[in-house]
Amino acid sequence: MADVSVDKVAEFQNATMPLIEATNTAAMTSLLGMIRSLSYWQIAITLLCVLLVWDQISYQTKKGSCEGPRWKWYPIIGPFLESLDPKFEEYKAKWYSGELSCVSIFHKFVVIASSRDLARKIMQSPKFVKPCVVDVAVKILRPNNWVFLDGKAHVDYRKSLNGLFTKHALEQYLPGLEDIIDKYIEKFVSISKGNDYKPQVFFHEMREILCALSLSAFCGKYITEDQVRKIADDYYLVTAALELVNFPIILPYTKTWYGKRTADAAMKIFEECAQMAKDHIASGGEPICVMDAWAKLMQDAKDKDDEQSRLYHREFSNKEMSEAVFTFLFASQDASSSLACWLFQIVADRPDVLQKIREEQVAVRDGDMSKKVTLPLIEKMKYTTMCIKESLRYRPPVLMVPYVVKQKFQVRDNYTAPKGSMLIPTLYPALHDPEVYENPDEYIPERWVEGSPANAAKKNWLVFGCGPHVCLGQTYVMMTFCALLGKFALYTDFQHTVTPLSEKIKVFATIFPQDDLLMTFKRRDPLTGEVHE
Ligand code: HEM
Repeated sequence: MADVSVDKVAEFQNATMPLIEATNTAAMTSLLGMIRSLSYWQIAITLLCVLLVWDQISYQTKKGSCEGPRWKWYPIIGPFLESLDPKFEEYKAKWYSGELSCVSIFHKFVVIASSRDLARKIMQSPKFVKPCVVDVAVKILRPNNWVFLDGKAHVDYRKSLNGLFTKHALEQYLPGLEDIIDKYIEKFVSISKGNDYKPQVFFHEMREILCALSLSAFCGKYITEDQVRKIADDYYLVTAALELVNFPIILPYTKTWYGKRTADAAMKIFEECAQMAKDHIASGGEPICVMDAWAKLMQDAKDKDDEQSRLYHREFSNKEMSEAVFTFLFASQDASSSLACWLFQIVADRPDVLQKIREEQVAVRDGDMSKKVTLPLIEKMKYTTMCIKESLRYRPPVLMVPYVVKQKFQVRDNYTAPKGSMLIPTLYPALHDPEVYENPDEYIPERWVEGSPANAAKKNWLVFGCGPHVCLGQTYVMMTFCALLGKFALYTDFQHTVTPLSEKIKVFATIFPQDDLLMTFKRRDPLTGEVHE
Protein backbone atom coordinates (compact mmCIF):
# COMPACT_ATOMS: atom_id res chain seq x y z
CA MET A 1 0.00 0.00 0.00
CA ALA A 2 2.66 2.38 1.11
CA ASP A 3 4.76 1.63 -1.99
CA VAL A 4 1.83 2.43 -4.30
CA SER A 5 1.30 5.88 -2.73
CA VAL A 6 5.01 6.68 -2.92
CA ASP A 7 5.01 5.71 -6.61
CA LYS A 8 1.97 7.89 -7.22
CA VAL A 9 3.52 10.87 -5.56
CA ALA A 10 6.72 10.40 -7.57
CA GLU A 11 4.69 10.08 -10.78
CA PHE A 12 2.77 13.27 -9.95
CA GLN A 13 6.01 15.11 -9.16
CA ASN A 14 7.59 14.00 -12.43
CA ALA A 15 4.56 15.19 -14.31
CA THR A 16 4.29 18.57 -12.61
CA MET A 17 8.02 19.43 -12.22
CA PRO A 18 8.53 20.82 -15.71
CA LEU A 19 5.42 22.96 -15.21
CA ILE A 20 6.68 24.32 -11.87
CA GLU A 21 10.14 24.96 -13.31
CA ALA A 22 8.64 26.76 -16.27
CA THR A 23 6.48 28.89 -13.99
CA ASN A 24 9.51 29.72 -11.76
CA THR A 25 11.64 30.63 -14.73
CA ALA A 26 8.87 32.85 -16.07
CA ALA A 27 8.47 34.53 -12.67
CA MET A 28 12.23 35.07 -12.39
CA THR A 29 12.42 36.47 -15.88
CA SER A 30 9.57 38.85 -15.26
CA LEU A 31 11.08 39.93 -11.89
CA LEU A 32 14.47 40.56 -13.52
CA GLY A 33 12.75 42.40 -16.32
CA MET A 34 10.94 44.55 -13.80
CA ILE A 35 14.18 45.28 -11.88
CA ARG A 36 15.95 46.15 -15.17
CA SER A 37 13.19 48.58 -15.99
CA LEU A 38 13.73 50.41 -12.64
CA SER A 39 16.01 53.40 -12.40
CA TYR A 40 18.83 53.43 -9.80
CA TRP A 41 16.72 55.80 -7.72
CA GLN A 42 13.78 53.46 -7.74
CA ILE A 43 16.02 50.52 -6.72
CA ALA A 44 17.60 52.53 -3.91
CA ILE A 45 14.22 53.68 -2.59
CA THR A 46 12.84 50.13 -2.74
CA LEU A 47 15.85 48.76 -0.81
CA LEU A 48 15.51 51.55 1.74
CA CYS A 49 11.81 50.72 2.22
CA VAL A 50 12.68 47.04 2.71
CA LEU A 51 15.36 48.03 5.24
CA LEU A 52 12.94 50.29 7.14
CA VAL A 53 10.25 47.64 7.27
CA TRP A 54 12.79 45.01 8.34
CA ASP A 55 14.10 47.38 11.04
CA GLN A 56 10.59 47.88 12.45
CA ILE A 57 9.69 44.18 12.27
CA SER A 58 12.96 43.19 13.93
CA TYR A 59 12.30 45.80 16.68
CA GLN A 60 8.74 44.56 17.26
CA THR A 61 9.83 40.91 17.41
CA LYS A 62 12.62 41.56 19.88
CA LYS A 63 10.58 44.01 21.98
CA GLY A 64 7.94 41.44 22.96
CA SER A 65 6.47 42.37 26.33
CA CYS A 66 9.14 44.99 27.19
CA GLU A 67 8.14 48.59 27.79
CA GLY A 68 9.40 50.91 25.08
CA PRO A 69 8.23 53.07 22.20
CA ARG A 70 5.53 51.39 20.10
CA TRP A 71 7.64 52.03 16.99
CA LYS A 72 11.27 52.92 16.45
CA TRP A 73 10.59 56.64 15.99
CA TYR A 74 13.99 57.38 14.51
CA PRO A 75 14.37 54.57 11.98
CA ILE A 76 17.62 52.58 12.06
CA ILE A 77 19.53 54.91 14.40
CA GLY A 78 16.94 54.87 17.22
CA PRO A 79 17.78 57.23 20.12
CA PHE A 80 21.47 57.32 19.04
CA LEU A 81 21.79 61.08 19.36
CA GLU A 82 20.41 61.04 22.92
CA SER A 83 22.92 58.33 23.85
CA LEU A 84 25.78 60.65 22.88
CA ASP A 85 24.85 62.92 25.75
CA PRO A 86 23.13 60.73 28.35
CA LYS A 87 20.86 62.51 30.84
CA PHE A 88 20.17 61.07 34.27
CA GLU A 89 16.51 62.14 34.18
CA GLU A 90 16.00 60.30 30.89
CA TYR A 91 17.56 57.14 32.32
CA LYS A 92 15.36 57.44 35.38
CA ALA A 93 12.20 57.81 33.29
CA LYS A 94 13.18 54.64 31.45
CA TRP A 95 13.82 52.63 34.65
CA TYR A 96 10.50 53.61 36.14
CA SER A 97 8.57 52.94 32.92
CA GLY A 98 8.60 49.20 33.65
CA GLU A 99 10.82 46.48 35.08
CA LEU A 100 11.94 45.61 31.55
CA SER A 101 12.22 48.35 28.97
CA CYS A 102 14.02 48.48 25.66
CA VAL A 103 15.63 50.66 23.01
CA SER A 104 17.14 49.79 19.68
CA ILE A 105 20.14 51.76 18.39
CA PHE A 106 21.31 50.82 14.91
CA HIS A 107 21.46 47.01 15.00
CA LYS A 108 21.92 46.84 18.78
CA PHE A 109 18.88 45.82 20.78
CA VAL A 110 19.14 46.92 24.40
CA VAL A 111 16.97 45.64 27.27
CA ILE A 112 17.11 47.49 30.58
CA ALA A 113 16.16 45.59 33.73
CA SER A 114 15.25 47.91 36.56
CA SER A 115 13.75 45.77 39.30
CA ARG A 116 16.02 44.43 42.01
CA ASP A 117 15.20 40.79 41.33
CA LEU A 118 15.67 40.94 37.58
CA ALA A 119 18.92 42.89 37.99
CA ARG A 120 20.20 40.20 40.37
CA LYS A 121 18.99 37.39 38.13
CA ILE A 122 20.96 38.78 35.17
CA MET A 123 24.16 39.37 37.11
CA GLN A 124 23.93 35.85 38.50
CA SER A 125 23.37 34.06 35.19
CA PRO A 126 26.88 33.64 33.73
CA LYS A 127 25.60 30.76 31.59
CA PHE A 128 23.48 33.19 29.58
CA VAL A 129 25.25 36.54 29.84
CA LYS A 130 28.74 38.01 30.07
CA PRO A 131 29.90 41.59 30.72
CA CYS A 132 29.59 43.70 27.61
CA VAL A 133 32.47 45.93 26.62
CA VAL A 134 32.68 48.37 23.74
CA ASP A 135 34.57 46.96 20.73
CA VAL A 136 37.51 49.25 21.23
CA ALA A 137 38.05 48.07 24.84
CA VAL A 138 39.65 44.87 23.56
CA LYS A 139 42.27 46.95 21.76
CA ILE A 140 42.87 49.34 24.64
CA LEU A 141 42.92 46.79 27.45
CA ARG A 142 44.53 44.18 25.11
CA PRO A 143 42.86 40.97 23.94
CA ASN A 144 44.54 38.62 26.44
CA ASN A 145 43.50 40.68 29.44
CA TRP A 146 41.82 38.63 32.18
CA VAL A 147 38.72 40.88 32.15
CA PHE A 148 37.68 39.30 28.86
CA LEU A 149 37.70 35.77 30.31
CA ASP A 150 34.33 34.10 30.66
CA GLY A 151 32.84 31.18 32.60
CA LYS A 152 35.22 28.84 34.43
CA ALA A 153 38.35 30.56 33.08
CA HIS A 154 37.12 33.82 34.62
CA VAL A 155 36.18 32.22 37.94
CA ASP A 156 39.61 30.56 38.22
CA TYR A 157 41.55 33.71 37.38
CA ARG A 158 39.38 35.78 39.68
CA LYS A 159 40.24 33.42 42.57
CA SER A 160 43.90 34.26 42.09
CA LEU A 161 43.13 38.00 42.23
CA ASN A 162 40.92 37.78 45.33
CA GLY A 163 44.06 37.16 47.41
CA LEU A 164 45.25 40.69 46.59
CA PHE A 165 42.17 42.32 48.14
CA THR A 166 41.59 40.37 51.35
CA LYS A 167 41.48 42.40 54.57
CA HIS A 168 44.92 41.07 55.47
CA ALA A 169 46.38 42.16 52.12
CA LEU A 170 44.69 45.56 52.25
CA GLU A 171 46.04 46.22 55.73
CA GLN A 172 49.54 46.20 54.23
CA TYR A 173 48.68 48.96 51.78
CA LEU A 174 47.32 51.33 54.47
CA PRO A 175 50.58 53.12 55.47
CA GLY A 176 51.20 54.05 51.82
CA LEU A 177 47.61 55.30 51.50
CA GLU A 178 47.93 57.41 54.63
CA ASP A 179 51.07 59.09 53.25
CA ILE A 180 49.15 60.07 50.11
CA ILE A 181 46.21 61.39 52.13
CA ASP A 182 48.56 63.55 54.24
CA LYS A 183 50.21 64.94 51.11
CA TYR A 184 46.89 65.82 49.53
CA ILE A 185 45.62 67.50 52.70
CA GLU A 186 48.57 69.87 52.30
CA LYS A 187 47.95 70.19 48.58
CA PHE A 188 44.21 70.95 48.81
CA VAL A 189 44.81 73.54 51.55
CA SER A 190 47.54 75.21 49.51
CA ILE A 191 45.36 75.24 46.36
CA SER A 192 42.60 76.99 48.32
CA LYS A 193 45.10 79.36 49.91
CA GLY A 194 46.46 80.22 46.46
CA ASN A 195 42.91 81.18 45.51
CA ASP A 196 42.36 83.33 48.67
CA TYR A 197 40.10 80.59 50.01
CA LYS A 198 37.46 81.43 47.43
CA PRO A 199 35.36 78.45 46.29
CA GLN A 200 36.73 76.72 43.22
CA VAL A 201 36.09 73.57 41.21
CA PHE A 202 37.62 70.53 42.92
CA PHE A 203 36.36 67.85 40.52
CA HIS A 204 39.80 67.42 38.89
CA GLU A 205 41.63 67.39 42.21
CA MET A 206 39.28 64.67 43.47
CA ARG A 207 40.08 62.57 40.43
CA GLU A 208 43.78 63.17 41.00
CA ILE A 209 43.79 62.17 44.66
CA LEU A 210 41.84 59.00 43.86
CA CYS A 211 44.28 58.12 41.11
CA ALA A 212 47.22 58.72 43.45
CA LEU A 213 45.61 56.54 46.14
CA SER A 214 44.90 53.69 43.72
CA LEU A 215 48.39 53.81 42.26
CA SER A 216 49.92 53.80 45.73
CA ALA A 217 47.86 50.73 46.65
CA PHE A 218 48.70 48.97 43.39
CA CYS A 219 52.36 49.97 42.81
CA GLY A 220 53.57 51.27 46.19
CA LYS A 221 56.82 53.21 46.04
CA TYR A 222 57.81 51.75 42.66
CA ILE A 223 55.85 54.44 40.89
CA THR A 224 57.23 57.98 41.03
CA GLU A 225 55.21 61.12 41.82
CA ASP A 226 55.76 62.36 38.27
CA GLN A 227 54.45 59.12 36.83
CA VAL A 228 51.40 59.30 39.11
CA ARG A 229 50.71 62.89 38.05
CA LYS A 230 51.06 62.01 34.36
CA ILE A 231 48.68 59.04 34.63
CA ALA A 232 46.20 61.07 36.71
CA ASP A 233 46.31 63.97 34.21
CA ASP A 234 45.82 61.76 31.16
CA TYR A 235 43.46 59.16 32.54
CA TYR A 236 40.33 60.98 31.37
CA LEU A 237 41.50 60.14 27.81
CA VAL A 238 40.96 56.46 28.60
CA THR A 239 37.48 57.14 30.00
CA ALA A 240 36.60 59.14 26.89
CA ALA A 241 37.95 56.43 24.57
CA LEU A 242 35.82 53.79 26.28
CA GLU A 243 32.54 55.72 26.19
CA LEU A 244 29.65 53.59 24.98
CA VAL A 245 29.49 55.42 21.67
CA ASN A 246 32.87 55.63 19.97
CA PHE A 247 34.35 54.70 16.62
CA PRO A 248 35.56 51.06 16.86
CA ILE A 249 38.68 51.56 14.70
CA ILE A 250 41.62 53.41 16.20
CA LEU A 251 42.52 56.25 13.83
CA PRO A 252 45.42 58.59 14.65
CA TYR A 253 44.54 61.62 16.79
CA THR A 254 41.04 60.40 17.60
CA LYS A 255 39.73 59.88 21.14
CA THR A 256 40.42 56.15 20.96
CA TRP A 257 43.98 56.74 19.75
CA TYR A 258 44.73 59.05 22.68
CA GLY A 259 43.09 56.54 25.01
CA LYS A 260 45.22 53.66 23.76
CA ARG A 261 48.39 55.74 23.93
CA THR A 262 47.66 56.64 27.57
CA ALA A 263 46.83 53.03 28.48
CA ASP A 264 50.00 51.71 26.81
CA ALA A 265 52.15 54.25 28.63
CA ALA A 266 50.57 53.35 31.99
CA MET A 267 50.97 49.62 31.38
CA LYS A 268 54.64 50.10 30.52
CA ILE A 269 55.15 51.78 33.90
CA PHE A 270 53.24 48.99 35.67
CA GLU A 271 55.42 46.37 33.97
CA GLU A 272 58.53 47.97 35.44
CA CYS A 273 56.82 48.13 38.85
CA ALA A 274 56.00 44.40 38.64
CA GLN A 275 59.69 43.54 38.16
CA MET A 276 60.72 45.80 41.04
CA ALA A 277 58.11 44.13 43.26
CA LYS A 278 59.39 40.66 42.35
CA ASP A 279 62.97 41.74 43.14
CA HIS A 280 61.88 43.29 46.45
CA ILE A 281 60.07 40.13 47.57
CA ALA A 282 62.91 37.88 46.34
CA SER A 283 65.33 39.83 48.52
CA GLY A 284 63.15 39.20 51.60
CA GLY A 285 61.18 42.49 51.59
CA GLU A 286 57.70 42.84 53.11
CA PRO A 287 54.71 43.49 50.81
CA ILE A 288 53.31 47.02 50.89
CA CYS A 289 51.29 47.11 47.67
CA VAL A 290 49.29 44.88 45.30
CA MET A 291 52.33 44.13 43.11
CA ASP A 292 54.31 43.02 46.19
CA ALA A 293 51.41 40.97 47.52
CA TRP A 294 51.15 39.20 44.18
CA ALA A 295 54.88 38.44 44.07
CA LYS A 296 54.75 37.21 47.68
CA LEU A 297 51.80 34.92 46.99
CA MET A 298 53.77 33.39 44.11
CA GLN A 299 56.87 32.99 46.26
CA ASP A 300 55.01 31.49 49.24
CA ALA A 301 53.06 29.09 47.02
CA LYS A 302 56.23 27.44 45.69
CA ASP A 303 56.57 24.91 48.51
CA LYS A 304 52.85 24.36 49.17
CA ASP A 305 50.26 22.23 47.43
CA ASP A 306 46.89 23.31 48.88
CA GLU A 307 44.11 24.58 46.61
CA GLN A 308 44.87 28.26 47.24
CA SER A 309 48.62 27.87 46.66
CA ARG A 310 48.08 26.00 43.41
CA LEU A 311 46.52 29.20 42.00
CA TYR A 312 49.95 30.84 42.21
CA HIS A 313 52.09 27.92 41.03
CA ARG A 314 52.66 29.46 37.65
CA GLU A 315 54.71 32.61 37.07
CA PHE A 316 52.51 35.61 36.32
CA SER A 317 54.55 37.64 33.82
CA ASN A 318 55.25 41.34 34.32
CA LYS A 319 53.12 42.07 31.26
CA GLU A 320 50.21 40.06 32.61
CA MET A 321 50.45 41.74 36.03
CA SER A 322 50.63 45.17 34.40
CA GLU A 323 47.52 44.48 32.32
CA ALA A 324 45.61 43.26 35.37
CA VAL A 325 46.65 46.30 37.40
CA PHE A 326 45.49 48.54 34.58
CA THR A 327 42.05 46.92 34.80
CA PHE A 328 42.00 47.69 38.53
CA LEU A 329 42.73 51.32 37.75
CA PHE A 330 40.14 51.29 34.99
CA ALA A 331 37.50 49.77 37.29
CA SER A 332 38.30 52.04 40.20
CA GLN A 333 39.10 55.48 38.83
CA ASP A 334 35.72 56.79 37.70
CA ALA A 335 33.64 55.06 40.36
CA SER A 336 35.90 56.12 43.23
CA SER A 337 36.16 59.71 41.97
CA SER A 338 32.39 59.84 41.77
CA LEU A 339 32.08 58.64 45.37
CA ALA A 340 34.68 61.19 46.52
CA CYS A 341 32.86 64.13 44.88
CA TRP A 342 29.47 63.22 46.31
CA LEU A 343 30.80 62.27 49.73
CA PHE A 344 32.71 65.53 50.28
CA GLN A 345 29.80 67.59 48.98
CA ILE A 346 27.17 65.77 51.05
CA VAL A 347 29.14 65.81 54.28
CA ALA A 348 30.20 69.46 53.90
CA ASP A 349 26.55 70.42 53.36
CA ARG A 350 25.53 68.70 56.62
CA PRO A 351 27.58 70.19 59.50
CA ASP A 352 25.86 67.89 62.01
CA VAL A 353 27.08 64.81 60.10
CA LEU A 354 30.60 66.26 59.79
CA GLN A 355 30.64 67.02 63.50
CA LYS A 356 29.75 63.41 64.35
CA ILE A 357 32.45 62.09 62.02
CA ARG A 358 35.02 64.33 63.72
CA GLU A 359 33.95 63.19 67.17
CA GLU A 360 34.25 59.57 66.12
CA GLN A 361 37.66 60.11 64.54
CA VAL A 362 39.03 61.62 67.76
CA ALA A 363 37.37 58.89 69.85
CA VAL A 364 38.76 55.93 67.86
CA ARG A 365 42.26 57.39 68.32
CA ASP A 366 41.60 57.93 72.05
CA GLY A 367 42.53 61.55 71.46
CA ASP A 368 46.03 60.52 70.33
CA MET A 369 46.52 62.14 66.94
CA SER A 370 49.85 60.43 66.37
CA LYS A 371 48.04 57.10 65.90
CA LYS A 372 48.37 55.72 62.40
CA VAL A 373 45.39 54.44 60.41
CA THR A 374 45.23 50.66 60.80
CA LEU A 375 42.62 48.01 60.15
CA PRO A 376 41.51 47.78 63.83
CA LEU A 377 41.14 51.59 63.88
CA ILE A 378 39.01 51.53 60.74
CA GLU A 379 36.85 48.75 62.15
CA LYS A 380 35.94 51.09 65.01
CA MET A 381 34.78 53.84 62.62
CA LYS A 382 31.14 52.78 62.64
CA TYR A 383 29.57 56.17 61.96
CA THR A 384 32.10 57.13 59.26
CA THR A 385 31.38 53.80 57.55
CA MET A 386 27.63 54.51 57.69
CA CYS A 387 28.18 57.91 56.05
CA ILE A 388 30.13 56.29 53.19
CA LYS A 389 27.57 53.51 52.73
CA GLU A 390 24.74 56.03 52.66
CA SER A 391 26.56 58.14 50.07
CA LEU A 392 26.98 55.02 47.92
CA ARG A 393 23.28 54.25 48.26
CA TYR A 394 22.07 57.81 47.75
CA ARG A 395 24.36 58.50 44.78
CA PRO A 396 25.49 55.07 43.49
CA PRO A 397 28.51 55.74 41.22
CA VAL A 398 27.66 52.87 38.87
CA LEU A 399 24.07 53.19 37.65
CA MET A 400 23.98 50.27 35.25
CA VAL A 401 26.20 47.33 34.29
CA PRO A 402 25.94 46.28 30.62
CA TYR A 403 25.91 42.57 29.82
CA VAL A 404 25.55 40.80 26.46
CA VAL A 405 23.31 37.77 25.92
CA LYS A 406 25.35 34.67 24.91
CA GLN A 407 22.35 32.44 24.29
CA LYS A 408 18.58 33.02 24.35
CA PHE A 409 17.77 33.98 27.93
CA GLN A 410 14.35 33.84 29.57
CA VAL A 411 14.58 36.90 31.76
CA ARG A 412 11.01 36.63 33.07
CA ASP A 413 8.02 34.37 32.38
CA ASN A 414 6.81 36.33 29.38
CA TYR A 415 10.08 37.63 28.00
CA THR A 416 13.11 35.98 26.45
CA ALA A 417 16.06 38.17 25.50
CA PRO A 418 17.44 37.27 22.07
CA LYS A 419 21.05 36.15 21.61
CA GLY A 420 23.34 39.08 20.89
CA SER A 421 21.13 41.66 22.61
CA MET A 422 22.46 43.85 25.39
CA LEU A 423 20.95 43.30 28.85
CA ILE A 424 21.52 46.09 31.35
CA PRO A 425 20.78 45.46 35.02
CA THR A 426 20.16 48.77 36.78
CA LEU A 427 21.39 49.32 40.31
CA TYR A 428 19.77 52.66 41.21
CA PRO A 429 16.09 51.61 41.70
CA ALA A 430 16.97 48.82 44.18
CA LEU A 431 18.98 51.36 46.19
CA HIS A 432 16.09 53.82 46.23
CA ASP A 433 13.35 51.33 47.02
CA PRO A 434 11.03 53.11 49.51
CA GLU A 435 9.94 49.80 51.01
CA VAL A 436 13.48 49.16 52.20
CA TYR A 437 14.86 52.68 52.57
CA GLU A 438 12.34 55.07 54.09
CA ASN A 439 12.54 58.49 52.37
CA PRO A 440 15.00 57.08 49.84
CA ASP A 441 15.85 60.48 48.39
CA GLU A 442 17.19 61.73 51.70
CA TYR A 443 20.70 61.20 52.98
CA ILE A 444 20.35 59.47 56.36
CA PRO A 445 23.53 57.69 57.60
CA GLU A 446 21.67 56.41 60.69
CA ARG A 447 19.58 54.09 58.53
CA TRP A 448 22.63 51.78 58.49
CA VAL A 449 22.76 51.07 62.24
CA GLU A 450 23.11 47.39 63.04
CA GLY A 451 19.82 45.48 62.87
CA SER A 452 18.07 48.16 60.78
CA PRO A 453 15.84 47.26 57.78
CA ALA A 454 18.44 48.78 55.42
CA ASN A 455 21.14 46.57 56.88
CA ALA A 456 18.94 43.50 56.71
CA ALA A 457 18.02 44.04 53.05
CA LYS A 458 21.24 42.53 51.66
CA LYS A 459 19.60 41.80 48.33
CA ASN A 460 19.05 45.52 47.68
CA TRP A 461 22.71 46.39 48.25
CA LEU A 462 23.71 46.33 44.60
CA VAL A 463 26.27 49.18 44.68
CA PHE A 464 29.06 46.74 43.81
CA GLY A 465 26.99 44.36 41.69
CA CYS A 466 26.57 40.67 42.54
CA GLY A 467 27.40 37.28 41.05
CA PRO A 468 30.73 36.15 39.58
CA HIS A 469 31.75 39.66 38.47
CA VAL A 470 30.98 41.37 41.79
CA CYS A 471 33.40 44.25 42.44
CA LEU A 472 36.86 43.08 43.42
CA GLY A 473 37.63 46.34 45.17
CA GLN A 474 34.65 46.77 47.49
CA THR A 475 36.46 46.21 50.80
CA TYR A 476 39.33 48.36 49.55
CA VAL A 477 36.84 51.16 48.79
CA MET A 478 35.31 51.12 52.27
CA MET A 479 38.72 51.06 53.99
CA THR A 480 40.28 53.75 51.82
CA PHE A 481 37.34 56.10 52.18
CA CYS A 482 37.23 55.68 55.98
CA ALA A 483 40.88 56.71 56.08
CA LEU A 484 40.38 59.52 53.56
CA LEU A 485 37.23 61.08 54.99
CA GLY A 486 38.42 60.60 58.57
CA LYS A 487 41.70 62.42 58.07
CA PHE A 488 40.24 65.24 55.97
CA ALA A 489 37.52 65.76 58.58
CA LEU A 490 40.12 66.00 61.32
CA TYR A 491 42.77 68.10 59.62
CA THR A 492 40.79 70.36 57.28
CA ASP A 493 37.83 72.63 57.49
CA PHE A 494 36.18 71.88 54.17
CA GLN A 495 33.29 73.94 52.86
CA HIS A 496 31.08 73.33 49.85
CA THR A 497 29.36 76.12 47.94
CA VAL A 498 25.84 75.01 47.04
CA THR A 499 24.61 76.00 43.58
CA PRO A 500 21.33 75.09 41.85
CA LEU A 501 23.31 72.39 40.01
CA SER A 502 24.98 70.79 43.03
CA GLU A 503 22.33 68.12 43.55
CA LYS A 504 21.78 67.62 39.83
CA ILE A 505 23.44 64.54 38.37
CA LYS A 506 25.86 64.66 35.43
CA VAL A 507 26.57 61.31 33.72
CA PHE A 508 30.18 60.80 32.57
CA ALA A 509 30.80 57.04 32.75
CA THR A 510 29.70 57.32 36.40
CA ILE A 511 27.88 60.25 38.04
CA PHE A 512 29.07 63.63 39.32
CA PRO A 513 27.49 66.84 40.64
CA GLN A 514 26.66 69.02 37.64
CA ASP A 515 28.55 72.04 38.98
CA ASP A 516 31.78 70.04 39.32
CA LEU A 517 32.03 70.55 43.09
CA LEU A 518 32.92 74.04 44.35
CA MET A 519 34.96 73.74 47.53
CA THR A 520 37.51 75.34 49.83
CA PHE A 521 39.88 73.65 52.25
CA LYS A 522 41.48 75.31 55.29
CA ARG A 523 43.87 73.79 57.79
CA ARG A 524 42.20 72.73 61.04
CA ASP A 525 43.51 71.64 64.41
CA PRO A 526 42.15 68.10 64.93
CA LEU A 527 41.67 68.49 68.70
CA THR A 528 40.64 72.10 69.23
CA GLY A 529 38.89 72.52 65.89
CA GLU A 530 40.65 75.86 65.45
CA VAL A 531 40.81 76.87 61.78
CA HIS A 532 44.01 78.45 60.38
CA GLU A 533 44.21 80.65 57.31
C1 HEM B 1 33.07 53.38 44.66
C2 HEM B 1 33.83 52.61 43.99
C3 HEM B 1 33.41 51.41 43.18
C4 HEM B 1 32.17 51.01 42.77
C5 HEM B 1 30.84 51.69 43.05
C6 HEM B 1 32.35 49.80 41.99
C7 HEM B 1 31.32 49.09 41.40
C8 HEM B 1 31.50 47.98 40.60
C9 HEM B 1 30.45 47.30 39.90
C10 HEM B 1 28.98 47.68 39.93
C11 HEM B 1 31.02 46.27 39.22
C12 HEM B 1 30.28 45.27 38.30
C13 HEM B 1 29.83 44.10 39.12
C14 HEM B 1 28.99 43.09 38.38
O1 HEM B 1 29.01 43.01 37.15
O2 HEM B 1 28.28 42.33 39.08
C15 HEM B 1 32.44 46.29 39.49
C16 HEM B 1 33.35 45.40 38.97
C17 HEM B 1 34.69 45.45 39.23
N1 HEM B 1 35.34 46.31 40.09
FE1 HEM B 1 34.51 47.82 41.12
N2 HEM B 1 33.68 49.49 41.96
C18 HEM B 1 34.37 50.44 42.67
C19 HEM B 1 35.72 50.49 42.90
C20 HEM B 1 36.62 49.53 42.52
C21 HEM B 1 38.02 49.54 42.88
C22 HEM B 1 38.70 50.54 43.77
C23 HEM B 1 38.58 48.45 42.27
C24 HEM B 1 40.02 48.10 42.39
C25 HEM B 1 40.53 47.01 42.50
C26 HEM B 1 37.52 47.77 41.52
C27 HEM B 1 37.69 46.63 40.76
C28 HEM B 1 36.68 46.01 40.06
C29 HEM B 1 36.91 44.91 39.15
C30 HEM B 1 38.26 44.30 38.80
C31 HEM B 1 35.66 44.54 38.63
C32 HEM B 1 35.37 43.43 37.62
C33 HEM B 1 35.32 42.12 38.36
C34 HEM B 1 35.13 40.91 37.48
O3 HEM B 1 34.77 41.05 36.31
O4 HEM B 1 35.36 39.81 38.00
N3 HEM B 1 36.35 48.46 41.71
N4 HEM B 1 32.71 47.34 40.35
